[in-house]
Amino acid sequence: MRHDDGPPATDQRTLVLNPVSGDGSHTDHVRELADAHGFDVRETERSGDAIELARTAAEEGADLVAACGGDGTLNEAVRGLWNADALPDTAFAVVPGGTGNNFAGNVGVEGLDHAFDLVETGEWRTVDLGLVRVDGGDPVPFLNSCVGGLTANASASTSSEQKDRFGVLAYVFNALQEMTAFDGLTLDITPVGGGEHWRGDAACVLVGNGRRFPAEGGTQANMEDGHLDVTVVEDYQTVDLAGEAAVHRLFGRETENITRLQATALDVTVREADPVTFSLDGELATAADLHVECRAGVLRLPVGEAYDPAPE
Ligand SMILES: Nc1ncnc2c1ncn2[C@@H]1O[C@H](COP(=O)(O)OP(=O)(O)OP(=O)(O)O)[C@@H](O)[C@H]1O
Repeated sequence: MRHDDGPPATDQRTLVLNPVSGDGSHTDHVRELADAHGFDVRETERSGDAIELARTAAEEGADLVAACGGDGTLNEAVRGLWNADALPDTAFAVVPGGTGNNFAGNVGVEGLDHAFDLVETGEWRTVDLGLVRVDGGDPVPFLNSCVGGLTANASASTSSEQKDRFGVLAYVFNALQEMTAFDGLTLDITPVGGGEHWRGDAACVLVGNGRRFPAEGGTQANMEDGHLDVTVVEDYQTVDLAGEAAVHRLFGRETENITRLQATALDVTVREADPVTFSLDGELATAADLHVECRAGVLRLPVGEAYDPAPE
């Protein structure tokens, strides 16, 4: 089924712009493009601003809110739309102004000009959103992935060049390399509404909405199936994590260190004395208990030609 019914008729367009994401060189050009396409531009000044700017824009009647930045900025803007209860009536658009631009890649948005072209003439689709409730708090959306079980040091030792190349996996590799002996976390993973309960020692659990973690093939997940792709990394110590081929060794079929499942919702409980670090679209926080779910058909946005509604 084609979800494309053309661009939404938008009277009020707002762009939330992070002027310092990536190397900051996008700002002037994005302002010009935004102006040419009828967007009112609101710039962030600090971390967290995109949440409030997007929320206010929706509450003031914007029917299209675009966000320009990396995954962190996109996440914040969607969080604002979610908090305003504005989805999916308020359309969203991705303008890649970050370093890795992982989510933009997953929806086929290839650059700044392309992003604005897609708003006018692209295919519009309605995709799923991940939601996570941290330690019983309010649900927080994620676009790409929620990865639990990292070490706090993983963030300090992850270079921006690594992040650019591997996205969230850069954190995962650094976290694994910092564990000297296998001191994996004891985790309980319970799919809600059926499915096999998993309990054991794991290094980390990767939950993908827009992003999946295959050994081969593309990293874009099916974002329209109402499911999250869950990958549990168990005994990774047999895996040599050095170099580019590490992704294949870690996630490859030939290794027995991976459990995969699909779920519409799951509970992840950390059976450890201390909370663990987790990443939400690349931004780090701590938690002992995560309830993760997929909210089907919540985010309406234009996608590029490379977007595949049903990847193999
Ligand atoms: N004006 C600002 N000054 C400083 N930091 C900001 C400002 N606006 C937003 N931020 C923060 O900057 C960070 C930028 O992250 P973001 O993920 O958008 O870009 P990136 O890290 O360059 O790219 P990517 O995630 O694609 O690798 C976010 O944590 C955001 O909260």
